[in-house]
Amino acid sequence: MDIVFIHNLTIETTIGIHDWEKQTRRPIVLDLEMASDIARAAASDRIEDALDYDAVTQRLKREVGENRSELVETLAERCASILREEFGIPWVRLRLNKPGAVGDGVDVGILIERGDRPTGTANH
Ligand SMILES: Nc1nc2c(c(=O)[nH]1)N=C([C@H](O)[C@@H](O)CO)CN2
Repeated sequence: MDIVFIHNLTIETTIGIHDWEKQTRRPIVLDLEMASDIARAAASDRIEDALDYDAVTQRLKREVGENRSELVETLAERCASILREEFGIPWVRLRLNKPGAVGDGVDVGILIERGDRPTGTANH
């Protein structure tokens, strides 16, 4: 099993526990590793046989950009559920960074894995 990745996907959203955070938008940054057997796509050279990272990107931009949350945990779980339920991805590692949340230049957030990591998945 192979990995399709999307790194540094920056999306503006409304996220936070404080009232002032609920009045503004700020960027969050997603790093995704998604298990995908690329053999069929590599053999056919057809996007229909691939995990289309553009489709994943557009879907997450819509979900994150059009909704609000308080905790990074909530948003991370929602994104992981979309990947597994709508795109049929068996395993995903998702890092959600809320840059600057505790101070300039400091990264904070959450790293979750969902699903059963298939054996032989490329280390990443
Ligand atoms: N585990 C978490 N801790 C905190 C979160 C969060 O989403 N998960 N959020 C905040 C505030 O919104 C902070 O980001 C801004 O002051 C604090 N702790």
